[in-house]
Amino acid sequence: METHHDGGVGRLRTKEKILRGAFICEYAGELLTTSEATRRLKINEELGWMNYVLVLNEHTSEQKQQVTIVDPSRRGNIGRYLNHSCEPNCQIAAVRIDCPLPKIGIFAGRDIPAWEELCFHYGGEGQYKKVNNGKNCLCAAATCTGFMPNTEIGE
Ligand SMILES: C[S@@+](CC[C@H](N)C(=O)[O-])C[C@H]1O[C@@H](n2cnc3c(N)ncnc32)[C@H](O)[C@@H]1O
Repeated sequence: METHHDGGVGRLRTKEKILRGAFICEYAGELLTTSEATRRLKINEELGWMNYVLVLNEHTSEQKQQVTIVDPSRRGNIGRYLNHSCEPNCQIAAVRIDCPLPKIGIFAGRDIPAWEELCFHYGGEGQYKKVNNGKNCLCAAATCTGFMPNTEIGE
């Protein structure tokens, strides 16, 4: 599928219609330990660098939690250009193929017309804590909370 990235404002748009449920791309990047992710998040914060670290918290049936942390800032793909939206048109999901470590897949949450921006909710389904971390959300959705979800590791 063809996509277009607006360099200036940093938005990823699809050039063609995408049907609900379709696989869009992987959120590809380096797999980090929690300590390395904490270190990089601190550096990003201190230096005002854009943060690409994605934390996926999965709750298993045994009340355990698996945390997968991906950082595409050094090595990755176009998945890194999807912004957060409070009313997203994409969803992320853990995908395992012959390996306990998941890949993070980005899928269309509904039919998406050509030239619409692709975005997902950075807080994840049911994991989003409505805490104002001081970063304003610019998604402009009707139900926008006004602030970005926190990046939480291991909670
Ligand atoms: C994975 S990157 C998304 C792509 C990024 N806009 C770019 O140009 O490379 C995540 C960063 O984009 C910015 N961002 C994403 N969604 C946003 C939103 N809804 N409001 C404000 N900034 C956002 C934040 O700086 C965030 O740390």
